[in-house]
Amino acid sequence: MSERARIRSLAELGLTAQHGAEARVTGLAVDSRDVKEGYLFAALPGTRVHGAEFVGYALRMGAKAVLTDAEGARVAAEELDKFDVALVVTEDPRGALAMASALWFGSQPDVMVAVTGTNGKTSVASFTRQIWMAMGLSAVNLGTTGVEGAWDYPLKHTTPEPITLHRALALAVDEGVTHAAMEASSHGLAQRRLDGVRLAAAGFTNFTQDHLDYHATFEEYFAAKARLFDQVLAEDAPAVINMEDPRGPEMAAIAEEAGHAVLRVGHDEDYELAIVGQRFDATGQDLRFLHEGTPRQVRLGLIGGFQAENVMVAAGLCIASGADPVEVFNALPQLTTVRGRMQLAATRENGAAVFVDYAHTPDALATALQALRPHVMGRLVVVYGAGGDRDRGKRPLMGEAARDHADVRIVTDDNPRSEDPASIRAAILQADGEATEVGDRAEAILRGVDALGPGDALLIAGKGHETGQIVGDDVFPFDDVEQASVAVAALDGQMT
Ligand SMILES: CC(=O)N[C@H]1[C@@H](OP(=O)(O)OP(=O)(O)OC[C@H]2O[C@@H](n3ccc(=O)[nH]c3=O)[C@H](O)[C@@H]2O)O[C@H](CO)[C@@H](O)[C@@H]1O[C@H](C)C(=O)N[C@@H](C)C(=O)N[C@H](CCC(=O)O)C(=O)O
Ligand SMILES: Nc1ncnc2c1ncn2[C@@H]1O[C@H](COP(=O)(O)OP(=O)(O)OP(=O)(O)O)[C@@H](O)[C@H]1O
Ligand SMILES: N[C@H](CCC[C@H](N)C(=O)O)C(=O)O
Ligand SMILES: [Mg+2]
Repeated sequence: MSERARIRSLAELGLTAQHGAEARVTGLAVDSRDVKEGYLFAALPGTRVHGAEFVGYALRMGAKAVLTDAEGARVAAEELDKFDVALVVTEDPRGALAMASALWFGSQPDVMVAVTGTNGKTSVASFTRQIWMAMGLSAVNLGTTGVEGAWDYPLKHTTPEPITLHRALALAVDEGVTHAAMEASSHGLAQRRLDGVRLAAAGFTNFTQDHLDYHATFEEYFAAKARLFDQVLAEDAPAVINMEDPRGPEMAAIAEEAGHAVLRVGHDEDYELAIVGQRFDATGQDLRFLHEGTPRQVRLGLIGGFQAENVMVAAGLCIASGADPVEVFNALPQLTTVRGRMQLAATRENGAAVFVDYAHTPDALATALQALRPHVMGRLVVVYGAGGDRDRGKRPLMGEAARDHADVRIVTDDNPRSEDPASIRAAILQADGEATEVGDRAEAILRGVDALGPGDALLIAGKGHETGQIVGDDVFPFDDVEQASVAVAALDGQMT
């Protein structure tokens, strides 16, 4: 796919400029610093500043068209007057950019599904892709961990802005990818980033507190997630809903109201995919479930009861988007854990296990700890913290979750970003006063591993697959999985 060779008119991109002006554009940019000769610059209202502030710069870089809202047109009026430029003004420039990006790049995998929810998106997207691949299909998942599967490609965001998203999808098609499962973050949904994606089905995992730094209220956050079902998903496409979440039935009602068939996942025998039995052991679980009333049993090499819900949502998405249910269920024993999600990172000589998990919300931390219990005979130790420049309200709630569900707790640093790490720890310690405070994450992990006796387990929570620690503007190499091995080697005298 040669982006450079392509030139499209505004009409071909579904855009209409003021006064009937037409322009042929050579590319799209959402950041003025990315504009090149002939580009369309989308000047979007931002959280910090209106993109229209940068219209002058974009025009000097050669932009031939500007897409913005009424306020943007007002802000940039003076600059716009100085250039011969096609101006597109719409109430919803983010939505228009999403559609224009889809048309610009022109292709997306034949079968695409999306999953939203506070926790479990990456896991469900990966499981969906793994099922498709086990069925012999060329598939990828796309989100927090980049594009993975039949084709790999790095991404900076869980749901990238539409230009990056559609570039990735078109490149995937060029690589022969026919199936893609993507994560729909609440930011992505609120900012219309995936409105141009053609979805065959969409899924919902759960809804709990996170991102209240961005969304004004809990309900606004829920409404952002609901957009996937009441606005993004095409009417004839099914929704797969985890009914075990307290907000699941409400999301199912929203989906039904919007005309979608709903495939329900949960523990009630009436649901289309019903979990009716789980037996846990040190390496995974046996799962018994009903598919439209027919019983089945599979072995999952996955730790944590909630992973069965994620697996069922993934299986539901594959079925809802056209896969044969029997082929889907036959693939389940092959599923492997997603990097940094309940991942067995190291084992001590005395048999004690060290797990790394990405739990960085109160609910995820409580869920991860509770999920480990049935796999562990002894005490549960946790090393955890909270990220800086993110929802402050969740810090004491994470403290409560650890206090209530772990026997031994060590509070440490996550990614402090621009904040004072000691004050983040203090906010957590307010709720978990008996925890030990060890700011240095490597030392905290060493102390956690040192505390393990036979039958105990350690959960290192918060950073999962991340390979760096963000302190101020610096990113220092740091990998929880690696540190777990280093700590075990240091204490037991060998690498695991
Ligand atoms: C908070 C947030 O979502 N911000 C997104 C938003 O930018 P903004 O509204 O903050 O932008 P701003 O700084 O006010 O600037 C306004 C506009 O001016 C433009 N600009 C700015 C400077 C300049 O020199 N020239 C220029 O053109 C910006 O590109 C932007 O379009 O719109 C931009 C363009 O679409 C996004 O790139 C940007 O994502 C930033 C990078 C970001 O960090 N987002 C994170 C929080 C995010 O989206 N995370 C989610 C959720 C992850 C999860 O679930 O945990 C994700 O999907 O990754
Ligand atoms: N179904 C679930 N219910 C509750 N907690 C879960 C569930 N699935 C995963 N988690 C917890 O959430 C953490 C993050 O999981 P995952 O990366 O799959 O979620 P995500 O929604 O993609 O997160 P992000 O918004 O950061 O991209 C896991 O490490 C686990 O602790
Ligand atoms: N996508 C999430 C990841 C958080 C990961 C955690 N390690 C942190 O830094 O808070 C966010 O940006 O809120
Ligand atoms: Mg994710």
